[in-house]
Amino acid sequence: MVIYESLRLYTPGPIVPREAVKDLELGGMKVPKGVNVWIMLVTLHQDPNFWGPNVDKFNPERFSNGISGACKHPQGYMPFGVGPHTCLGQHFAIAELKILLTILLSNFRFTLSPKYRHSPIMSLLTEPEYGVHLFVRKI
Ligand code: HEM
Repeated sequence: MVIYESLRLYTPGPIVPREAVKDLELGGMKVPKGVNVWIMLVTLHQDPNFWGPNVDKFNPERFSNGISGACKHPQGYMPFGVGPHTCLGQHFAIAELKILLTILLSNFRFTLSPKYRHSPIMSLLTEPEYGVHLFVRKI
């Protein structure tokens, strides 16, 4: 749930691009061949119509009944993209994150340093603008 919520609020790859290979109509809008359509995952992942009013809050519990329990739209959550080009490494990535978090949290305690400034920015990837200043204590 913590991993799902982190991928929602701080989506690592915030944009999924697609190119129209022929003239088409998308949601009533004409899209000519060759036009690039950007699916803004961050916008989907922070739409209060899909997620409810507390969309800005980091709340892993929202996934307690799975993705369909957390998000009202079936395509409202796609941190690993969608369709035939969906992320090939998604299951590996989730397994890796679970193992890493387990190792880190069973060996260290983390607290935020007063230097920490919360400022996620969106470039090619979502990044912490001023880094992540933490105090790390061995347990
Ligand atoms: C938290 C970690 C990761 C996130 C959030 C992520 C996210 C994404 C996204 C959004 C796409 C584009 C999907 C689309 O266009 O619909 C993608 C593609 C891809 N990812 Fe990942 N990814 C992650 C980790 C990994 C890992 C660990 C691997 C390999 C071991 C991997 C391999 C790939 C490959 C090969 C593609 C291209 C698939 C294609 O174009 O057919 N990813 N990923």
